[in-house]
Amino acid sequence: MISVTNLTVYYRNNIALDNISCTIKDGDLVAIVGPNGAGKSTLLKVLMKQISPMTGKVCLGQYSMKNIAYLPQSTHIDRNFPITVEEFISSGAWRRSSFWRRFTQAEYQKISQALVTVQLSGMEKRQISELSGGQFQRMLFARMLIQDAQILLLDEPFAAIDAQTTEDLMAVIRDCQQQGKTVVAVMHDLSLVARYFPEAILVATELIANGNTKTVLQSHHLQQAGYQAYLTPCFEQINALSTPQNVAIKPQQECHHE
Ligand SMILES: Nc1ncnc2c1ncn2[C@@H]1O[C@H](COP(=O)(O)OP(=O)(O)OP(=O)(O)O)[C@@H](O)[C@H]1O
Repeated sequence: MISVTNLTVYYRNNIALDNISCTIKDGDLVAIVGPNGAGKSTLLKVLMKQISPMTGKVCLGQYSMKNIAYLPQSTHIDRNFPITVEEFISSGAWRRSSFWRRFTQAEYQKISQALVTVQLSGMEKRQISELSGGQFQRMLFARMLIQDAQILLLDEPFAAIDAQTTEDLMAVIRDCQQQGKTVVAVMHDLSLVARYFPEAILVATELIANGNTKTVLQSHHLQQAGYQAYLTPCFEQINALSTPQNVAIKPQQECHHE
């Protein structure tokens, strides 16, 4: 279990997270939600120890940092860097290999399998600068997959990508959870959260609510977090919009809230 206790984070004089406490059980699929500037990415960065809190602590339970894989926001990566898709994905295996050691056949097989999973087979020799936005995101997922990590932290994995890529990559996430991995994703699209994430953490510098998504996404919580009611439907409205007759998804892919 990941436990976050009394976490407070400042950037110089500005508070980003104020006394946050929550827990994430092993094997959970959790969305971190909240309006712009709420501290979602900061929380993720503290979980992966990229940022040190002013007070409070994070405990990874039975796991350590080497069990964490991180999928950054794609806008934080230089897409013009001269590197092939295969080379980029192989950087996910750096803990098992090193820059000067040749990759084993098993590593190449892992990369090849990851490319199949994200539907990028045949693109291994392409330069990353030649990929579309959706293909680039699929490649980031492939790099995350070959890390073989038990905890996956994803920062806005579906920002600015098309519906088909979102559905495909959401299926990859759900497969990871079914393999027993813990998945924590910063999400903006609350309808995706309602459909696919059984657990959620709602932050607005402070913790507003966490636990079962149906409870977390109640309208009074969303308003307390600073969402405009007319722009943000609550869980019941989202769920009504997401019934199979209105949305082209397979019913068995949805998560069923208690
Ligand atoms: N490197 C930084 N230096 C100073 N302030 C920062 C830094 N990074 C984030 N902040 C501030 O901390 C607060 C939380 O930022 P964070 O990126 O965690 O929010 P977020 O919820 O992920 O936002 P968004 O949804 O807009 O991406 C914001 O007010 C932001 O301006």
